[in-house]
Amino acid sequence: MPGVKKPFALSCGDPAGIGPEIICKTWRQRDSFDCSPFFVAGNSGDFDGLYDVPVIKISDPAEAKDAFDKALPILHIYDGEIARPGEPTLDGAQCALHSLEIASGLARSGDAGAVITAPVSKSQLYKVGFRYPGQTEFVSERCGIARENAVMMLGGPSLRVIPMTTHIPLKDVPGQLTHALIIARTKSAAKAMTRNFGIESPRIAIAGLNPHAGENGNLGDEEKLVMQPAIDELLEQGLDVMGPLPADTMFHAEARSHYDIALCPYHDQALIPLKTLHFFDGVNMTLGLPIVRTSPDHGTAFDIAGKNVADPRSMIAAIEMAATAVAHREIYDN
Ligand SMILES: NC(=O)C1=CN([C@@H]2O[C@H](COP(=O)(O)OP(=O)(O)OC[C@H]3O[C@@H](n4cnc5c(N)ncnc54)[C@H](O)[C@@H]3O)[C@@H](O)[C@H]2O)C=CC1
Ligand SMILES: NCC(=O)COP(=O)(O)O
Repeated sequence: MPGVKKPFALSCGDPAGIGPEIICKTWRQRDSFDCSPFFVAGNSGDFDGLYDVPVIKISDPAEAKDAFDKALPILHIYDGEIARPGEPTLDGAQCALHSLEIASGLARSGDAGAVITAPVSKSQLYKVGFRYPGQTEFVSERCGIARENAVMMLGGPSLRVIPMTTHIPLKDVPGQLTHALIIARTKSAAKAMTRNFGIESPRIAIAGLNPHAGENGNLGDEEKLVMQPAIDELLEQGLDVMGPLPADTMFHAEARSHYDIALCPYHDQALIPLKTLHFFDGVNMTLGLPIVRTSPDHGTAFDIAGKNVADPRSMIAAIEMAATAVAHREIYDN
């Protein structure tokens, strides 16, 4: 129904990880930030009595809003064993996968305003038949978007990055860094900056692949042969793009003030600066989807699960970023 804001659906992530803990802590802190009401799709047993947070079982997402002030609403979608923190099991991985399916489905159907995915263990998911590099590709396929058009963006208050290639071996990166990929990722980034964040003319920086962006072809020639022609084409199309820039000198504070988002040829080039700056408040957002999907930028942290030391700020930031995107899309998409 237009004008009625829907609650956000949170998947529980691997229940033996810190997902349940950061979700409970986020609910407890709901009055300390502009918190959109949310519910969790999961096994209510994984949340019952956790950190003294009251839970309430709901049978429909529409019940979440009224319940949210009083208790953490749980859409109980999995009857399995109760997870033991730090001890991942196949049953827990099934629960995580089922939760991801239901929560993203509710965002697709419009019953939830966005999906926020708690961390999963990719290796655990692979053991129960998950055949995607990550949640990004799973959600995009469920949305009918080809995985090559789903774009992983990570962002925090002082930096946004896109790894142009994601979960692939480093040796495969040069082969996959094509003219078409650079054009597609940059255009997705430009559109997403406007659609999700209201930045009308986004400034985009592109990192080179090789040390010193190839040092004029002496340290690798992908910049000259592949990257520069793509960047020239993007400039001709009117995009505000700069690069290929040496990756080692483009992430200090003054350099970051010249762009709104940085695109990098491979995963760690983008995620190392992002997680250095924003490990505890960074967000992973999938661009190019009809729904809003965000996630904390950290993983399952099995090593600290159950010890009451997990920091919920990244989950809180994921909910805030989803709300920002929902609000901007109401303007941009209508
Ligand atoms: N969004 C997602 O679903 C993501 C999932 N992963 C998955 O997580 C699993 C573990 O990956 P790791 O590389 O060990 O990364 P990790 O982020 O789980 O842990 C790295 C270190 O940071 C600490 N840490 C992480 N989040 C924290 C928090 N909120 N508060 C306090 N300390 C925190 C952990 O205790 C650990 O020492 C892998 O299976 C990986 O696939 C990794 C990144 C994102
Ligand atoms: N390194 C980021 C990450 O692993 C998150 O991937 P995804 O599961 O959100 O696709």
